[in-house]
Amino acid sequence: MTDIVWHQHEIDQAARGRQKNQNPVLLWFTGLSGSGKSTLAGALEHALFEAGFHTYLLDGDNVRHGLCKDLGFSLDDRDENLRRVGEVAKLMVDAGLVVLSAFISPTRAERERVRKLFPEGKFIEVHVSTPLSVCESRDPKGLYAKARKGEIAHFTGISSPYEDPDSAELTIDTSKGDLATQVQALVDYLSALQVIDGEKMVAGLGI
Ligand SMILES: Nc1ncnc2c1ncn2[C@@H]1O[C@H](COP(=O)(O)OS(=O)(=O)O)[C@@H](OP(=O)(O)O)[C@H]1O
Ligand SMILES: Nc1ncnc2c1ncn2[C@@H]1O[C@H](COP(=O)(O)OP(=O)(O)O)[C@@H](O)[C@H]1O
Repeated sequence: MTDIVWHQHEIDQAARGRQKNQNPVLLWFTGLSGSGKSTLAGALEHALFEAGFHTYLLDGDNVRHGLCKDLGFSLDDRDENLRRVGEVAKLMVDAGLVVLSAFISPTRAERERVRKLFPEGKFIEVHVSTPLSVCESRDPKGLYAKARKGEIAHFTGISSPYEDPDSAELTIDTSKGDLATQVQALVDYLSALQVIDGEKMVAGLGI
């Protein structure tokens, strides 16, 4: 790597963010399968998009159809999945976007590795802390039932670990309260950090 030198381009992240009237960040949703990561991230993205902000949502199920389709669910493969996603998210934040990601990201070490790619304040960890019992009762894809029968190996929460974050910026349990209130809490957080101008948010959040 010593023969490769970083090229500092003239248009930087701050300039791209200014052009979009926002402060680019990565919102990293982590939690068990069925905890509500995609729903929460999708509803937040919808509300931000409706208000004219520039966003992109990276979702585990979708990324595994393309960029990471060669990877499975061993701990090594999950590490590589999240390494790639972290690097892609970094490029997208650099492009001036408010990036949302929804990956189980089961270990603290993986999440801390992604956090370290960003300056302080640019990586916002959202722990979707819905209990395993609720996720399992929802089972929208029937995966928990298959995992209990031993038909899926290394299933998070059943036969593969999930480590709760101890330094998440926000924690949301989707078995309590309603989606609009949860999205409002995220919007309030982003407004307080001046990631977005909260005054621009549409009443009712478009949910
Ligand atoms: N073994 C096993 N364990 C957990 N999840 C599994 C597994 N096999 C398939 N799936 C489906 O894959 C989705 C999780 O992919 P991720 O890329 O988010 O996982 S990880 O962050 O690399 O751990 C996950 O999606 P979500 O339910 O949206 O979380 C599952 O639908
Ligand atoms: N905020 C919420 N409040 C109530 N139920 C929710 C909420 N978010 C998701 N759910 C329920 O949980 C199921 C799984 O949500 P999903 O977003 O697909 O989870 P994940 O992306 O973490 O796997 C959904 O089908 C829905 O029934």
